[in-house]
Amino acid sequence: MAADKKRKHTLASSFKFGFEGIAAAAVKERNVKIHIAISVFVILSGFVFSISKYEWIAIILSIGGMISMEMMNTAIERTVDMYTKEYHPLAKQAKDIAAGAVLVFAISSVIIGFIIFLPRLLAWF
Ligand SMILES: Nc1ncnc2c1ncn2[C@@H]1O[C@H](COP(=O)(O)OP(=O)(O)OP(=O)(O)O)[C@@H](O)[C@H]1O
Repeated sequence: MAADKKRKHTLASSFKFGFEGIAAAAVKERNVKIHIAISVFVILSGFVFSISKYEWIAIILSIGGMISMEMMNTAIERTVDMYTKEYHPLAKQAKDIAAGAVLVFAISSVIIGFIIFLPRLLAWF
């Protein structure tokens, strides 16, 4: 029966699979690499401008959400590609909607970045 065949994994192995996923995305996905590079820059800027605790919370949520969103987009792309290499309108919708989700999060992250850093940058010059 299907339920009997279902494999059980320990919590430790589930974490291991998760870390393997992070490593695969960080090594293979250009967009994830770009997000990691931008995140390092934003974190350094946070220290340079001594941002507040609540601003750090907004930045951490934005960075974590952005990288997670990009990884989900990659997972959807991989799943669609595994299912079909042929043109299919639903494959296009799946990929475009996933890409749109990344874009929505990216726009809100950029707005958060502007709210936090723009006044400080303006005060600097
Ligand atoms: N099987 C398919 N059927 C229909 N349209 C597709 C299919 N595969 C891809 N597309 C269209 O082509 C676009 C680009 O697809 P692709 O798989 O190269 O993703 P991408 O967004 O360029 O990926 P990456 O994030 O790796 O740059 C998709 O957003 C989608 O509109």
